Amino acid sequence: MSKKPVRVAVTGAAGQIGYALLFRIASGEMLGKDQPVILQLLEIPDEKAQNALKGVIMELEDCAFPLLAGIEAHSDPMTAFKDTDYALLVGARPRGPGMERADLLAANAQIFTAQGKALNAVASRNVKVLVVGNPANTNAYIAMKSAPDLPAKNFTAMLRLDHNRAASQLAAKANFAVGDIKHLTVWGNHSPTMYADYRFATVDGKSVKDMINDQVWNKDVFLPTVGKRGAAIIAARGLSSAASAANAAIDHMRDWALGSNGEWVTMGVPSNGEYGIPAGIVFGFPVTTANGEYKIVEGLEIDAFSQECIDKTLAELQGEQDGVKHLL
Ligand SMILES: NC(=O)c1ccc[n+]([C@@H]2O[C@H](COP(=O)([O-])OP(=O)(O)OC[C@H]3O[C@@H](n4cnc5c(N)ncnc54)[C@H](O)[C@@H]3O)[C@@H](O)[C@H]2O)c1
Ligand SMILES: O=C(O)C[C@H](O)C(=O)O
Repeated sequence: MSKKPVRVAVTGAAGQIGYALLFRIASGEMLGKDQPVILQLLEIPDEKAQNALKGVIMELEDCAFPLLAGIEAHSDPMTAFKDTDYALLVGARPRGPGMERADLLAANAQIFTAQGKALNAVASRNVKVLVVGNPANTNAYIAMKSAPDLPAKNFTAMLRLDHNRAASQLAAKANFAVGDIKHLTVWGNHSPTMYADYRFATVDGKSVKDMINDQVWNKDVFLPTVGKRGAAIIAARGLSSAASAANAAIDHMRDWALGSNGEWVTMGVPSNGEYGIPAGIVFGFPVTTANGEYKIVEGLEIDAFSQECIDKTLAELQGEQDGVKHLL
């Protein structure tokens, strides 16, 4: 018997990440090749954006995806999130000319309080939320705080792009197949302060740290390369990463929904106090996933250099989250 369709809401659906994301969700790459989906697409109530969304929907129809059980276009989160099982919050206000970080935080605080409230009011009580729109961790925190009737643990931020970028850099450096790396993680904020940590990573049971054995490369090449990869892509493409971001969103949601088979993946999730991160801060952690739940990997040793990196990214996040407190 075929499965009942699930509802997947995507905001910013006519944007560049949306364009790289929707077709893959509709083809079953996110939730499985046997799982029908209904797409609930949200764009701003602006003629140009709504027209662009219509065009994307025409293309989705023209793919004749067997798993696509319905497509809806919305301009209001209160209708877009109705009964939704999965919500990918991609649409966000980009930084404009002359805009300070605080202005960006405030503009996004409005979007993510409204969307958090709408999820709280109308989404499935088990909705799984992934925030992609930047600043992703703080936007997830805002949405979570605005949805007090939903489990806080269901609000997550995307660190998977950083995780995948780190895996790829390590594979190139130590000459192994990128798919073979295990036990890699990225701590903290989706920003240049994130701390990609390969101290526990292995390939075929061998330590990646031992294979590389170069702390200067770690500090001066690897961490800045991964941390500033988004900016490097903007400089090269004239546009921010979209296909790789969409791919990371698919990886994040697929692993959360279908399980990581014991493997570590990185998710930005609200802390319960693990590793000294204050409760409620949405922080990148190593997690394993099974049966639709994630579990933070606990008990890892944090050496002095790692602690310094974790403290730095935490301080940045606390600054962001303090900056929006009065708006929540
Ligand atoms: N977490 C990550 O790893 C990561 C990676 C890449 C990009 N991003 C971020 O993802 C976001 C989207 O990137 P993009 O390249 O698709 O941008 P884009 O500008 O191409 O598209 C964003 C879309 O969101 C829409 N939008 C804006 N506010 C909205 C709202 N309140 N409700 C619904 N839709 C809204 C816009 O109309 C636009 O169509 C940006 O904030 C970007 O910085 C995050
Ligand atoms: O860096 C950016 O502004 C875009 C995105 O967050 C990225 O990491 O590619």
